[in-house]
Amino acid sequence: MLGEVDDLITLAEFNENILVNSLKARYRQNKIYTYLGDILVAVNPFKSLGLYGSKEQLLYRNERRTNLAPHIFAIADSCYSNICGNGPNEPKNQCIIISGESGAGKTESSKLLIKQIVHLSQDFSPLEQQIVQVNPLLEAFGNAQTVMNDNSSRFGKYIMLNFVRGVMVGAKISDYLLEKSRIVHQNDGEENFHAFYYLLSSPEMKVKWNLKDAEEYTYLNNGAIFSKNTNLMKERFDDLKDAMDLVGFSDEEQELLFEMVAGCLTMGNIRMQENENDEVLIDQNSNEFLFVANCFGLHTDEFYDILISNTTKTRADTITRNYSKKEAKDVRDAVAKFIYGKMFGWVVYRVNQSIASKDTNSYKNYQEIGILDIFGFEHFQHNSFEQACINLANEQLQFFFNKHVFILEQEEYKREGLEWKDISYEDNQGVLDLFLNKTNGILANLDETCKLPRGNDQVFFQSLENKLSGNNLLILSKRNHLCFYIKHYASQVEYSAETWVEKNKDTIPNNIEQLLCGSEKLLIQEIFTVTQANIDDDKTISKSNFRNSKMIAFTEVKKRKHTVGLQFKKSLETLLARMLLSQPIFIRCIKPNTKKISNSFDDEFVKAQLLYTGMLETIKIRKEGFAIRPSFNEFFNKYKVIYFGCPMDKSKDIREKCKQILEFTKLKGWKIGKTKIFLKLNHVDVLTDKISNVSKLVVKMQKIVRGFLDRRRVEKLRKIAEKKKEEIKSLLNYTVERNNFIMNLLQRHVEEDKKRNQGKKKQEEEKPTPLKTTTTTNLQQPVRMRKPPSPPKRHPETPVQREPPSLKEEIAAWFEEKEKKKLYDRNGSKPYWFHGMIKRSDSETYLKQRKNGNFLIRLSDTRFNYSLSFKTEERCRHYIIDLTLHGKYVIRNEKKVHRSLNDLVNYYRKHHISNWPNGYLVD
Ligand SMILES: Nc1ncnc2c1ncn2[C@@H]1O[C@H](COP(=O)(O)OP(=O)(O)OP(=O)(O)O)[C@@H](O)[C@H]1O
Repeated sequence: MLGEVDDLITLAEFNENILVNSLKARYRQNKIYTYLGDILVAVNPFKSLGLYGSKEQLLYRNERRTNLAPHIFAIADSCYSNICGNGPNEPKNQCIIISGESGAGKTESSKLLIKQIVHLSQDFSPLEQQIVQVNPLLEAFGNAQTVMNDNSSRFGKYIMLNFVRGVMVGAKISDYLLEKSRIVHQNDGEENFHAFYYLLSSPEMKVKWNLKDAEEYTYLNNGAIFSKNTNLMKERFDDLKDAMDLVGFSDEEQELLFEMVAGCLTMGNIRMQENENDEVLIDQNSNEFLFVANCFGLHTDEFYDILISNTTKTRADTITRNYSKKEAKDVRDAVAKFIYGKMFGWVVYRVNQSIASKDTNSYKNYQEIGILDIFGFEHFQHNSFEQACINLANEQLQFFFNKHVFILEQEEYKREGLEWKDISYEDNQGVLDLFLNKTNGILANLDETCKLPRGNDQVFFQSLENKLSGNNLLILSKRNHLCFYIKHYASQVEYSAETWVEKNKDTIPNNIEQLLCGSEKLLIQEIFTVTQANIDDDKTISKSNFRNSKMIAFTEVKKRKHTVGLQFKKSLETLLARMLLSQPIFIRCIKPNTKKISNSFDDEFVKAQLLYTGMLETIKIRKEGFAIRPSFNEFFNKYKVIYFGCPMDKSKDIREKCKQILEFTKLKGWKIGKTKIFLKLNHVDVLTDKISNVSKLVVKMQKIVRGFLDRRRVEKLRKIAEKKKEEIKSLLNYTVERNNFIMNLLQRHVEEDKKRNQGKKKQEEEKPTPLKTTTTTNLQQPVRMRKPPSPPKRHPETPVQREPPSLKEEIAAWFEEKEKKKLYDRNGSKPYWFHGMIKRSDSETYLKQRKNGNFLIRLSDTRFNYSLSFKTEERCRHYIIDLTLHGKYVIRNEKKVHRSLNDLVNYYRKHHISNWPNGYLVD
């Protein structure tokens, strides 16, 4: 089709319309991925295209990009190759930056990348299974339906996967700015976090905690809930519990988390009234109040005091002031937001504990692939402080993209002495300054306002007017109260300054943190202690420390808290610094329409996204520029083999040697700088092919040389063998002769003896009778048998030395003690499907050796495995059953976790295993 290309830089001509038409033509054929040089453009299909099965996983493994259709798996493959050192550069940390509007497909892309990277690492360890489950787990607590996306991430995340020589050894997640205000309020047509709806879909949970229907909860009564499909929610809730099992949350932890969700939900329903003095009244005996206090293990009187009054201590006095009903509602909402936020922080902390590298000392030099998936650019009807932070993060990413693709690259061309005509781009530094300038930026003004005793939204708005009214990127509305506009790189957004001061301060009622840190429930104490420590100092407190001493909790919480804006700014700085140390790879997600539907491509909407992300300029720089820029050393070490067999002038310097190699390849369009080689993406493909041709040649030559050497060796051996044969033959001849000689000699001796004896006998007969004596020849002497040596006598006190038990005996003993009772029924009969254990490995002794390396990895949580057999008419397959960290059962690579083996078997009587729909359980 005209203008429809796999790589946009191959378009002979391009402008925004050609670009849109090209993407549209591909979209209609379900080709959602298109390259732009080394960048991937992904258009959200809003439907399943069956593009991510095991067939595709195998296809995009170690394959040249140009041989296959563009695909997100190819990006995973090139990242993985780069950290393994199979790319043109030395192994370098990679970071994949996924950007796009809310609902453009960033989170789905990040999950697909992880899926493929796990496949490429192919270690099949429990760690990999855990990492695949992390996204769905966090989504339950941190995603929600918005008007832009039914599964919108309301927090940002950077997932870091660590590898040692290509094997995944651990991972870490950093989370950014959960949108806590959603817990107590959602805009029209939007919902609260998924976890609330999951909880209410479960009849058991509802009975257990006496929960009501969704529409009766203040925090959910925004209307959208009524359209919820309860069965779907229930299914997702089951999936969430399975994911938590696999990641390593214990039953106790899971139960507490759901109880906390129920507690936050019920908090909104604590009824409040007012007395004649306009002071709030709360019924301390109401079910809601008691339930919330009990959920969090709080002393009811202390909790009551926090909700109805504010106590301040001066040196001389303690002053208590009762809240009005409105103030008390704000306090209640603040407590709910605080608790949910801490709980989310703890979930991330626990996930990190589970997936962290277990043996960090052994892995001093590990490689990292980072995947950044932050909330997409947002532009609602009503935009507040959260949207400003989200859009600021997107501005930062756009800046990073500009810096990497335009600024650094063009600077490098000049520095290296290449002839280069500057390509201009839309610089968004101005908007970043507008937000981040230390003296008069929006965030600095907001922080200043927060410090003022009477600082409020009006004061903040006024400060913008005073200090920034000359900035042409900010427009302050004259007509609408507290309203202002910011010209973002993506579009102009209208913000309301209402509630900014409160949200930035994120004030929590006095003493609530201390109260929670001293909760009667140990796990609640941990949640509020550990996450506080992380936020303050990025340090962790071990469980044992914390359980032994409540003091830590109280010393930690006393630390001064930063404003939300400042915290966010700092975390973005840390993130950018980390990303700058890695080699970035960009994925640009495009949303084809605003209605979130499939088969609909809105030309103008897509065009706007292409323009504001600077796609036209990017094509230009990728067309004229050089995506691959190895240093002379890197290039020479990698590609010198291409020159194999040709004379290389050793006196030449490395630059000349690299040039010689490049000229030898007959490639066109490369450039050579002062310290680096400048290549296009297709050059690398050709060079890689040449290496593989040389490798084939080398193998062929090795074959010939080895054949020659072997033949020579065989000839030599043959001669030696013949000589030996001769020697043996002559030795044999000699032996036969010698034996004959000895036999003859013996024969002669025997005959002579016989004669002599006969002569003696004759003489004796003639003599008088002599004394009785016995004479025998040596030959007649009988053979005397030696008695076998008797065993040494054991000392009566020496203990019997037993052989250590064999592996088989050890497994049998373990099985008898631990597993048999779980498996066998009351009559002692074993289930029909049980064929025995197939493998045993434990943390201390089981070491896994990588085929291509000589290092060892400790698998810390692999224990005993059973196998289960499935079959069709033709064949039978065995699947390994793993035990999770908390003693549940799961078939390896399946998501469903089971409490007992019998549960598992019963489940698979009704359900097929996911990768073999025709297989059924063997009876
Ligand atoms: N590759 C894909 N194949 C099929 N459907 C997809 C794909 N990518 C995205 N989708 C659909 O689009 C929806 C939105 O995608 P996703 O949640 O990844 O967006 P996002 O960019 O992360 O949005 P936000 O910034 O709001 O979190 C998904 O729930 C899914 O239904």
